[in-house]
Amino acid sequence: MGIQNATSSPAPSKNHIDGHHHEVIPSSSLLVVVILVIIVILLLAILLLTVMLRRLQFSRANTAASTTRRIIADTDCMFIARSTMNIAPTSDRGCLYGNSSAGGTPPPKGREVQVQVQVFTLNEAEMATNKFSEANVIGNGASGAVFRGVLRDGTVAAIKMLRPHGRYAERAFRQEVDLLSRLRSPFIAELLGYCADQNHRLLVFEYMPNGSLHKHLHQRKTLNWGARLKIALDCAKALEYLHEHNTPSIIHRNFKSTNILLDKKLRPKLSGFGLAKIGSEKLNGQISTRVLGTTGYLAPEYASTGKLTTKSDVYSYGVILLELLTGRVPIDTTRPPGEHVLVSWALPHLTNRDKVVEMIDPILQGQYSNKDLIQVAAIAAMCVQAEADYRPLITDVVQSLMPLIKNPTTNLSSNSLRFSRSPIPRS
Ligand SMILES: Nc1ncnc2c1ncn2[C@@H]1O[C@H](COP(=O)(O)OP(=O)(O)OP(=O)(O)O)[C@@H](O)[C@H]1O
Repeated sequence: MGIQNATSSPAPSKNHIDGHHHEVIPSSSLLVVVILVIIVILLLAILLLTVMLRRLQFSRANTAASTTRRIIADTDCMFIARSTMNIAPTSDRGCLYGNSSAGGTPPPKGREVQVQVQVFTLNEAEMATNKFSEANVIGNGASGAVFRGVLRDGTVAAIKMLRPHGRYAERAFRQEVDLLSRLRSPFIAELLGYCADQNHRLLVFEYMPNGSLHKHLHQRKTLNWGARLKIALDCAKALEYLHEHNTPSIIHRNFKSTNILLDKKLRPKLSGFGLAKIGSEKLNGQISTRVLGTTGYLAPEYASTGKLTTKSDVYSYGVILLELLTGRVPIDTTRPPGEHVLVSWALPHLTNRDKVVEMIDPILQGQYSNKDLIQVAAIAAMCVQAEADYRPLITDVVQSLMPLIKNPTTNLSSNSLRFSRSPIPRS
């Protein structure tokens, strides 16, 4: 029957070729299949792209973190080395570290302070400074221009745009961000945030409306004796905080009058931490390093051998004291021979009671007592001694200056009062 049926079946159609049987597929079904295949391929491609992008981001983040670790190793920085930060370019405003510490509290020895530092985009910095307009330039340092800017929340800030000098600039930038993110003192200009967008490196600081000590001493020439003494004391406290309240000590390495900024009450804060170094816990805190800094402020042993200690900062501090006393810049080749280098010219005057009055800034006439002048001159003389070991500790300088300040109430919150040591003997 079946055979019959088979033989009686109609003649093979055009779909029966070489004995193979093919179903008829309607063209609409074929279209659906093709579309489905295309959709699957597209989905797979999107998935693959997402995975690849994620991997790329992850490897960038790792590179940034490992660069920071390399820099930390380069700076012999045990203090910093307890954590790393990631400065991968980002468009997020965020925070590197957890809780903000109360302003003015020094970090307890051996413990890390965690401070909020904002991350800004280039766009935000451009908006704050009106696209870095000339009109907003408030300073021009060796490492770049500084702009006044208003941040989104209304805060006025000083935005330092670092020149793209290559590897060293990158290192200084990361060092400054990493260090300042951990330091809080009323005597240090606060880092509000940074921007590492594409090739741009910006540091965002609290704005110091009175500019630098350099400008006040050598251009405006308006600071009176009382203001200069307070500035001298607060600058010593800034160094005391770095040297004595951090373990290992931090050596500023670029202590100079353009890095001392004045707030609206002419109280100073230290800035310019791009060259700062962490002292070694061995070798009396001494480290050997490249000689960097500013001519006229460099301690002689550091300038000639590269051996750096906290006493190098004490020498630079002595030069600042001389600037405050005399109103002269550290190097001035327009002066008569023998007076070009402030330290060499001033030293013989400093220890001579009759001569010391001759070197004082003429605009200070009648503002100081001879007793106070002799005391400050004696401190300056000790700080700029050629022999580093004979220079005082900065904490001793703080203790010696404190009794000279007529209105000490504003200094009651200082570190020095809480970490006092015996003063150096009065001369
Ligand atoms: N936070 C700030 N507030 C107000 N003015 C500032 C601030 N930071 C810097 N300036 C001004 O910009 C000038 C240059 O600052 P910068 O930090 O570049 O100092 P510099 O010591 O001249 O350079 P560098 O540190 O690169 O050697 C300062 O002398 C000061 O007048």
